[in-house]
Amino acid sequence: MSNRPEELIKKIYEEQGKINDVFLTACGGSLVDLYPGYYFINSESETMHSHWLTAREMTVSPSKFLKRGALVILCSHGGNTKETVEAARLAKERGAAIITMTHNPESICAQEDMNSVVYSWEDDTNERERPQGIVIRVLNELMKMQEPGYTKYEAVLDGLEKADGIVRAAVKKVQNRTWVFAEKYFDEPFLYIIGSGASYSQAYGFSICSLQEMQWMDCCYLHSGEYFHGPFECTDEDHLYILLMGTGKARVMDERALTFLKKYAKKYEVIDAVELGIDAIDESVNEYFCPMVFYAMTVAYRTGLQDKRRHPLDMRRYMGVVEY
Ligand SMILES: O=P(O)(O)OC[C@H]1O[C@](O)(CO)[C@@H](O)[C@@H]1O
Repeated sequence: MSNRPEELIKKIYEEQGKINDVFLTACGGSLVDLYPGYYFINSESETMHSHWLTAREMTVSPSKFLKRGALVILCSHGGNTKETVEAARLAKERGAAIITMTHNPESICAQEDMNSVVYSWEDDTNERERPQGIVIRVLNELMKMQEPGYTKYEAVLDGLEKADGIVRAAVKKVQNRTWVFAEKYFDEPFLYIIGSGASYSQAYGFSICSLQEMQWMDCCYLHSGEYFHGPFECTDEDHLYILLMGTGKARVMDERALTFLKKYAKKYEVIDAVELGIDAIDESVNEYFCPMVFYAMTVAYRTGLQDKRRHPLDMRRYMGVVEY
């Protein structure tokens, strides 16, 4: 059973009353998509605290704030991931409200008591109907209901209308660059992916899902601010960096990383959301939409690598193959 996100959060708000804590939890790629919502609440809310954590961590070490007055947003693409299902059950037991997103209408996460939003995941699915868009839709409504001083509601709605067009244009724009990147770097022994703000999630996802899981490439993700607190000592002309440059207040950290890379590195790829058109969305909120653009970039770059490296994106040796 699927719910409309806006109606679901209204129903929850009527039942629960004031929300004090928003938890966002899942595993892997689904967890990545929840981070912008965490960042949004952390930046915008005057009445709520947000928490972003792995589903397993939520159950092995539950927060004292996981109780009535908490909203837990979960995502599981396949809908049956054990850790995520257990996190949803624990949240309900503790009296928290849950919203569960899944692509699989037959899954545990789509059952009636899961308050599910079943999303489509086709090439032409609009960004506002994908998990990152659904989370922002839910939280934008929640902010409007709970915080009379919230002024960004309309700007976010406008962003949700524009995001899909921006993402599609950006994918066309970088197509050639992804091929050139793959030609140059297909055999690279190690990569660093750097980002910050809401887009830090996409540095994480680019690394753990697109390159480690799907290409078996050694790499790690870095926060642009943290780059200067240790990792920059590895910088030289041999190491390869991909820098995701977002917008908003966090951008200064990405700019600082770029300045350093220009001076001391030789191999770096800059993916800049501004150059890719994100500023068509109001600047007060466009940072929350950069991760949609960056996710599409990870797909474009990993596809370029797949083709050049002849390593299918779907090939696994452990995940879903052996016991773990
Ligand atoms: O979104 P689901 O179905 O819970 O699956 C999570 C799994 O899928 C991935 O996101 C992608 O394969 C993994 O990172 C993770 O183990």
